[in-house]
Amino acid sequence: TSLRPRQERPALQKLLELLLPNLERKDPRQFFAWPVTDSIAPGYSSIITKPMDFSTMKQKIEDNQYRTLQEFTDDFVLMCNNAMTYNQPDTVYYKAAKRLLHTGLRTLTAEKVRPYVPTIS
Ligand SMILES: CC(=O)c1cc(-c2ccccn2)c2ncccn12
Repeated sequence: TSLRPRQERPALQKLLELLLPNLERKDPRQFFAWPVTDSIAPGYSSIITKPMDFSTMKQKIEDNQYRTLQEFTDDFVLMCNNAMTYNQPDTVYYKAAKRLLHTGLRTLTAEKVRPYVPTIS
């Protein structure tokens, strides 16, 4: 529950520290490794209101900012959807995001991952 003090969620933090590299390996060209800058993507910060990338997700894990697996999954989906919003469908970035979204969600929703998540968040 949200009343639970932060330090009492080691199981979730350890799970996320295991899941993140698994997801990052699905992005071998590291398109999603770092925040997208306006210099590499003109107008990006005007179009994408909630940017997200793997380095930010890693920092949020270390800062204990994820209370549930769902919050972590939501950031992953946001990151992929941002790329499919800014980039046109015929670009490498859009195609990489679409593939990453589907293969990543398969990992995050796998039966073997679910038992490690406490039923109460
Ligand atoms: C994720 C994304 O939208 C993205 C990553 C990159 C990117 C990521 C690493 C190196 C070079 N480009 C990018 N470049 C242009 C337009 C969009 N992007």
